[in-house]
Amino acid sequence: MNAIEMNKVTFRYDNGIEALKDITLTIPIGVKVALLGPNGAGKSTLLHHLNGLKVPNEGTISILGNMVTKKNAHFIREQVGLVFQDPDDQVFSGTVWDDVAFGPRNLHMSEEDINEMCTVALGNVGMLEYKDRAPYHLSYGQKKRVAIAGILAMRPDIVILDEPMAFLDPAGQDEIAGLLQGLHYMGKTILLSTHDVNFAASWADMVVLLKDGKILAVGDNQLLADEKYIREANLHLPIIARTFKMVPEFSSNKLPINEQEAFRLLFKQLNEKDKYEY
Ligand SMILES: Nc1ncnc2c1ncn2[C@@H]1O[C@H](COP(=O)(O)OP(=O)(O)OP(=O)(O)O)[C@@H](O)[C@H]1O
Repeated sequence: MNAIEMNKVTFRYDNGIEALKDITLTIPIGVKVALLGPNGAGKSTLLHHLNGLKVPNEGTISILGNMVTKKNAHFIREQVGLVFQDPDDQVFSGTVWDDVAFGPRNLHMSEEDINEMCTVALGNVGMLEYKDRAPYHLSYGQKKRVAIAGILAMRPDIVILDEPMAFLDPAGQDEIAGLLQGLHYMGKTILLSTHDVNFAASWADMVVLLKDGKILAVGDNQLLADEKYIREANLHLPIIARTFKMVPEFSSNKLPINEQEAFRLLFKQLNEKDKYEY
């Protein structure tokens, strides 16, 4: 069984724009997936299909072995939590607490369970002390964290985030990255869209490149060092790959795409140099 299976999915908006064209994609359980592509590639449209918010015109989607249909939308939303790109589309209650409790209350959980889930979820995103505040008065980054807490409180197995780092300051981005790592250790499958190749290169196990509603390529994070695809997807190489490309000794090798890979490559190079000298 896989976390997500999309089979020949096509989706058209009412104005006739075909935003997804024949998408076939399999995402195994527990992986960290980054979806990248130019503006208008169809990333948000694709993510909105995964919790039944949008339904394909053609093709099928299954989540943890269950076909997504209008009838089982409730069940699918328990399995898949979707964090929208703009927290103002998601955070609307009078207090932070009520906002995070909204989902669990809809699932008719007991007050005791709701208390526990909201406390843990708000603690996870570092927002427990804001629980009585009005979301309206929070900063963008704080609202984003409340939106994530609202999803975590439902304890979904699959967490989908549409550009979770957008408009966050660097420290806020690091916090979200840490939170995502924590979710990964909890065994969740995570799929997010991003324009940040450096983050995707250091975080993702699996990279999906989308362009004009079609899948351009799927692979591990080393895909982000493939200049052909990078150019086609309007991206640029991760900064470490660009740096190593400038060094003649490394430029013809497989380029490292993150700090770990760079360290491994340098270490190997140093060892080989030692062998030669002694
Ligand atoms: N509500 C809508 N009605 C009609 N067309 C839409 C609608 N939302 C998106 N589109 C169109 O569908 C295509 C895919 O848009 P989508 O928002 O999914 O792209 P994206 O990859 O998420 O872009 P970005 O990186 O800018 O967020 C675009 O051509 C867009 O103009």
